[in-house]
Amino acid sequence: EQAVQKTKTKNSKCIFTNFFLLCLSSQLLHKKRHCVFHMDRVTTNSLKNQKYQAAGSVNGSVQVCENTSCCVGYFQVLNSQPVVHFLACAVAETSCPDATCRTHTLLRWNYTKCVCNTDLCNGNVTWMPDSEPPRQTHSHFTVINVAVISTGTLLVLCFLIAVARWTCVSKNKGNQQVSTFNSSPSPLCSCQTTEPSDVDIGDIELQQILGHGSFSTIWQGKYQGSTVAVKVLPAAWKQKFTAEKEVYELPLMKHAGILHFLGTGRKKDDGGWFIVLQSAECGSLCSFLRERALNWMQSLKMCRSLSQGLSYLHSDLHRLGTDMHKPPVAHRDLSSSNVLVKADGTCVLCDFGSSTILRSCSGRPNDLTTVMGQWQLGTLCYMAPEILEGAVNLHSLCSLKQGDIYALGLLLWEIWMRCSDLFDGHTVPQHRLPYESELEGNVTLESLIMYVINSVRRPSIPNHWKLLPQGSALVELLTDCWDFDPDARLTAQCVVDRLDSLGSAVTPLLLHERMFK
Ligand SMILES: Nc1ncnc2c1ncn2[C@@H]1O[C@H](COP(=O)(O)OP(=O)(O)OP(=O)(O)O)[C@@H](O)[C@H]1O
Repeated sequence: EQAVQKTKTKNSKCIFTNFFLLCLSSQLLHKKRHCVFHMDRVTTNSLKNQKYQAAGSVNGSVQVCENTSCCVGYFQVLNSQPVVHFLACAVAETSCPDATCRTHTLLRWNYTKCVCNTDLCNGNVTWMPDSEPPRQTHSHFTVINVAVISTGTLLVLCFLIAVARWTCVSKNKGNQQVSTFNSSPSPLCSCQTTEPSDVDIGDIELQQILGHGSFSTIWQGKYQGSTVAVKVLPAAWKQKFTAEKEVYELPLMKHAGILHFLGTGRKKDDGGWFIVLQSAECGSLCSFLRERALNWMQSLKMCRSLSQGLSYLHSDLHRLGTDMHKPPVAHRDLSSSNVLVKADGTCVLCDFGSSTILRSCSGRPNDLTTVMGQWQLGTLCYMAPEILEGAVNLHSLCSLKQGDIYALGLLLWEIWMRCSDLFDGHTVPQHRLPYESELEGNVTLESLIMYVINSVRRPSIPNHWKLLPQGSALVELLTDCWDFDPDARLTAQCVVDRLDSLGSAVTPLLLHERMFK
């Protein structure tokens, strides 16, 4: 009888404890996230401060988050110690699976970033540099940190984290893996390449120069009866050549939005390297837009093909029934000079010399290959804010893809700024590169940091666009691509979907009626 009584008491205690934990957890579920709020002297005077202030109400050094359950911390590592740059709530919904603010990756200029999902967790950073044994360092906010949280609450938080891990579907999930053809159950090795396609320069008839890049000369040539483009690099640029060849030779790289690759070779006379490519009849997007304006349908065709090409490049594909695998690739140097226009008016991506491939083989699941090394690359005016300020994680393909989306937003803006239907009745402005007008031609790293980061400004969108049918959707698409917060940006596939829904709704007639009657 005593034993039965004991068990009963135990059970009722257990039920009570479970009930208590459940009540507490449901209370916590509705409680808003509290984060440490702090801006250093530099950030206080910038508009970044305003942006993070808007993420929730600030009371002293604590911020109550309005939109997210994530806290962020930016630190500069000085003498192996993280020094606070700023601490706040995350601006937009992001993924923050960790309960504590841990970071191990040093970004440019010794900055590092962490995100976490418990109250005041960003006040206490765990800095574990890759090369050093893990150790814990504390910022001066430790005092106001989780010391007040009881053991019971911690248990509930653990429970919540587990629940969050299972249920959280972040906006950026589409960034991770897109398997168009179907994925096989076990990850395939993505170190495969297609058959090497060596070409003898003697088989190509070089005809005329099509263009010059920073590293190469592009020739028009005849090869096996077809007109081709031949990209010739000096012998010293072997690394750049190998980087580009490696991307083109990945399996399943054939796509309408990616320049077709025909082969590579080495010149006998001066040891130079060459890549044989499909010829894009209308040249670069930059020169194309400089020379002509477009109607709405032409501009939409360009935007669609461009976004589809990028979505394909970013995707992770396994071809059903084969062991062919195309790993995700981040372009990292998108610009209107690195997008070409074909005779049918569609765009193709080219120049993969700065790209990063996410390899998954030989027991190293997430090995990023950037043949040109782990440094910041790209064309200045297309660099995302986090790249400009050196706060991008070069070891995260997701971060690199987000940089591509920022540049994609600028490219869409560049195309639409040459769309006559969007300026019906007015002269279409001349072609301008992003920020060229705003910075009056003085596009330098310093001026871009001031404009893009400190003033949080973007290329000017004509006011009347918002009044057009679908105009708000068009403006929203641009702003969602070049959002200051990388995690809040769209995925390339999402850009394609949004463009599809814009469709042909913006017709010249409708535009004219709406704008000028
Ligand atoms: N297949 C092609 N068909 C037509 N024109 C091309 C082709 N490939 C390149 N071009 C022209 O040559 C220019 C330079 O090409 P590309 O960007 O590949 O060279 P690069 O040396 O890598 O240049 P950078 O790194 O400075 O962008 C392009 O902007 C374009 O005008």
